[in-house]
Amino acid sequence: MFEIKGHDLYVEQIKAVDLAAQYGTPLYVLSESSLRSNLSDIKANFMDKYEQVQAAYASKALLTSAVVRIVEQEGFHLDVVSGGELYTARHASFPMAKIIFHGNNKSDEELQMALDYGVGRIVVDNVGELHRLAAMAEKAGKTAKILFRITPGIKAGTHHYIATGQKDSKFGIALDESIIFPAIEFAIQSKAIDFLGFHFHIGSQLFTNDTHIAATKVAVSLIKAVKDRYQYEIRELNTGGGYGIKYVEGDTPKPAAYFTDAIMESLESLCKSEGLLRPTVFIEPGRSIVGEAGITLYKAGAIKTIPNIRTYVAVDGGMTDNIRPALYQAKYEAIVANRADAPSDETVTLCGKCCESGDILIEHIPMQHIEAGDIIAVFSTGAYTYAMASHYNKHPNPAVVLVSGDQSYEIVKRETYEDLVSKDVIPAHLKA
Ligand SMILES: Cc1ncc(COP(=O)(O)O)c(C=O)c1O
Ligand SMILES: N[C@@H](CCCC[NH3+])C(=O)O
Repeated sequence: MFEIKGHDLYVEQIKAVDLAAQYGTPLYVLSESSLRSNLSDIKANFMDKYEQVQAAYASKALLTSAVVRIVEQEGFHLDVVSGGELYTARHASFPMAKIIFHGNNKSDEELQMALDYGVGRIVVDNVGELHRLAAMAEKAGKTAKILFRITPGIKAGTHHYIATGQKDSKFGIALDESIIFPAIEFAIQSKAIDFLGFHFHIGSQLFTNDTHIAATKVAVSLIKAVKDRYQYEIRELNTGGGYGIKYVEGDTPKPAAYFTDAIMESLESLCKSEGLLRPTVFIEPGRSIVGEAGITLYKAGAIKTIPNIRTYVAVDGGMTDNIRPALYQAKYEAIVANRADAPSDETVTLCGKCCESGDILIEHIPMQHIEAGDIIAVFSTGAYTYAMASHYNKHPNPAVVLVSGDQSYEIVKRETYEDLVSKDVIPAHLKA
């Protein structure tokens, strides 16, 4: 859905430079057909392939009301992780029964919101939350459907900031007997709780399925222990997301089925050998659904050559619209969208315009010759960019544009300077 034709990079049927001219830069651009094809791939190779399975989209990767509509049309559940994400989902008329509500520190207000909205599943992250939720549900005369997020004690091979399955993690309930079993017992006995099962998410941007398989094994042992101790059948197992994507040459992403087939195969054989009913299986990828469906367009500005050292090309965005290089040393690829067919024979460092030396988007990248005013396209920026944007240095957030064939739609408007001060209040004694 991103193609070079002639001198130009196209997003579906529209030239990237035309999008930049129409909507301004920096600009997040999302290809609708690419997004839908990632969703359809999971539908065909997981949802339609196996019985009793469901897929959710992890909305933290990229959440806008239009994206919610697409995800719903494609038959997915939605993972939300805060009151704000939940509110956005409801604002876009997403069915609340298909919401999976996460969060390692849900407030009473957020739990109440989930109960009032009637969300389908609450993934309880700690024992305190379990007790608070049970009391609130009882008071409201409701039954909360829950899963426990467990920490399986599996270390995923990824940047340590996005590894979540190891024992020392802020996420999930530890599997120590003295912690997990009293919680399970409470959940089984509580009238206000319908205890469905377990959830794990071991980490993000993974290229191998071994840690998903290992975590599945841990989950099955727990399911077996619950059956043996309490004669209670676990009905659901949510195996999280984490499927890696291609950011740069050398990344080796696998299709979703590489992960889901392995999970299903190991789960089915383990359940069989343990004499357990196979629970309904959920997955909840985020990055692999939207990551490669998005690019960011910037305009090149200041170009500074330091002889014998390097050339900096500054673009009109940076760490405010993509924090990932600064936060995780994430790598990206880019081209000059209006000279896309030219040879990449100049090595530059693409930097942003924030007042930080660490505001580097891509270091030492071979690119086409760049002049001020050129449009630079950075690839694979659909996930965790707009979602993690900030206003540092009072840069307004860019617009998000959805491209469908030869049509484009501004699905999130560009922020204005007025937006930036719209929440400021000047107390009377400070007024001029
Ligand atoms: C609970 C949970 N589910 C799903 C995801 C989605 O992960 P990814 O975008 O790597 O698929 C995350 C984020 O890492 C998560 O914390
Ligand atoms: N924000 C992270 C991934 C999300 C981790 C959530 N548990 C990234 O950009 O890679």
